Amino acid sequence: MLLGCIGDDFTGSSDLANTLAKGGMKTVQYTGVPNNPAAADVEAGVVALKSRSIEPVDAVAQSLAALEWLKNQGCEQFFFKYCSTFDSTPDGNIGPVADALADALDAHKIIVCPAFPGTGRAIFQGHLFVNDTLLSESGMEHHPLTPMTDPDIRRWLARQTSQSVGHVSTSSVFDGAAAIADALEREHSAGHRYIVVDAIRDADLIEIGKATQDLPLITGGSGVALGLPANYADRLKAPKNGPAWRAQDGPCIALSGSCSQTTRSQVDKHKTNHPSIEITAEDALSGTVTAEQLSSQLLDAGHLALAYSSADPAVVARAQADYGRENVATALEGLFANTAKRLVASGVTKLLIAGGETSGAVVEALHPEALEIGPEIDPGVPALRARDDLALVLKSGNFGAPDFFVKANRILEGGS
Ligand SMILES: Nc1ncnc2c1ncn2[C@@H]1O[C@H](COP(=O)(O)OP(=O)(O)OP(=O)(O)O)[C@@H](O)[C@H]1O
Ligand SMILES: O=C(O)[C@@H](O)C(=O)CO
Repeated sequence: MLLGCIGDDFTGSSDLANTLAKGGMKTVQYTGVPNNPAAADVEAGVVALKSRSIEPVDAVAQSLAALEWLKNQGCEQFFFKYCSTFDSTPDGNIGPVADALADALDAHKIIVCPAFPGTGRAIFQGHLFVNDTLLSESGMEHHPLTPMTDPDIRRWLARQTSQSVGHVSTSSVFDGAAAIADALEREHSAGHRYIVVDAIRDADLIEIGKATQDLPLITGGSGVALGLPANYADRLKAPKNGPAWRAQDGPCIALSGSCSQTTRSQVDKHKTNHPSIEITAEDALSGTVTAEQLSSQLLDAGHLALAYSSADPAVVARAQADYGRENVATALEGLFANTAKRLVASGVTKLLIAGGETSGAVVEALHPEALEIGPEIDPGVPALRARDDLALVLKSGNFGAPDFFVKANRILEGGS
């Protein structure tokens, strides 16, 4: 294995794996830290953790265990992948995990770059934009677990680490890899261990990839991975187009715990012509709806039925105020995870999951050791094969076309 990646959630990890696979690296996504060595032909390994919203000390421990496993697979460079909207709180977990990885790798010049222009995330003057709005006005300020209320990534990261945070602006980035490398060195010499790097176009990310090829640790969104496969070009053995996707037939069910604006629109659209079941926080907490009931209702409802708890920010805020954020998340994620297990046991062969935390809970419950990366459904969302008879799609909250669920099923079935 050449490149070792640690993703702080499952959808984000499949987003990263998608980018690396498209770049020509034989890439596998692992569910947590594997117990066994990787297959010999894997060139990039992505260890998916559910560490974005857990206690910082646990996120650090899991990330260090992932790093250890990746080191044992022979990786030469390591990538800590977080969300392109920098999802974190003032306590973490990006800062604490990056600090621990940096210390373990003795890394002292570390880029911080969540940009993903393909989905509208750009960093300019150290500030993160989602399309034409600042992060803190993009809807992310209402995120149920990691409300992003400050668009200045330098300032937000500085709250999570005692290390100094510097910046490389577009004036260097636009001048290409050599200028970026010089600017990184200047910031490093000025005493900054972390360096937020502006990027507004894919071309910027390609140059950033070249400029960072000798750094032991890179941190960022999946966008940065656009530039990494080229650094290994002469050593890659994987066929450029990767193995063909084996079309998956059989029943498909969608589960959505994502409350993002994008997912809510996708849910609303899907509801107009497919069977749909809404789950409230109260349903999950009180046990009024159990996994047994929900799975049989979904199976009765049939192909492309959807169960969702996706709700607008006011509803989420009320549930969290009434019952506690953790309690609600645990109850809903547990309900979706147990429902998914029952669905698969009953013969469902395609599961579409919306939301990173929700996907993490479901995939941990299904526990496939490794996920093979298939074709891209929408930017940042690949088809995944968990088993011979089970295909998954893990959709990040903010990603996907308006008809995402229908489109995902079509692509899993071998369509376009
Ligand atoms: N109706 C609801 N009320 C309160 N909390 C909810 C509700 N529905 C979902 N949640 C919780 O909100 C969180 C949503 O996080 P999740 O990561 O699944 O989606 P997301 O943040 O939109 O996706 P991503 O992280 O990929 O951007 C989960 O913990 C989920 O259980
Ligand atoms: O970077 C993103 O936006 C996604 O890969 C993600 O991490 C969402 O959970």
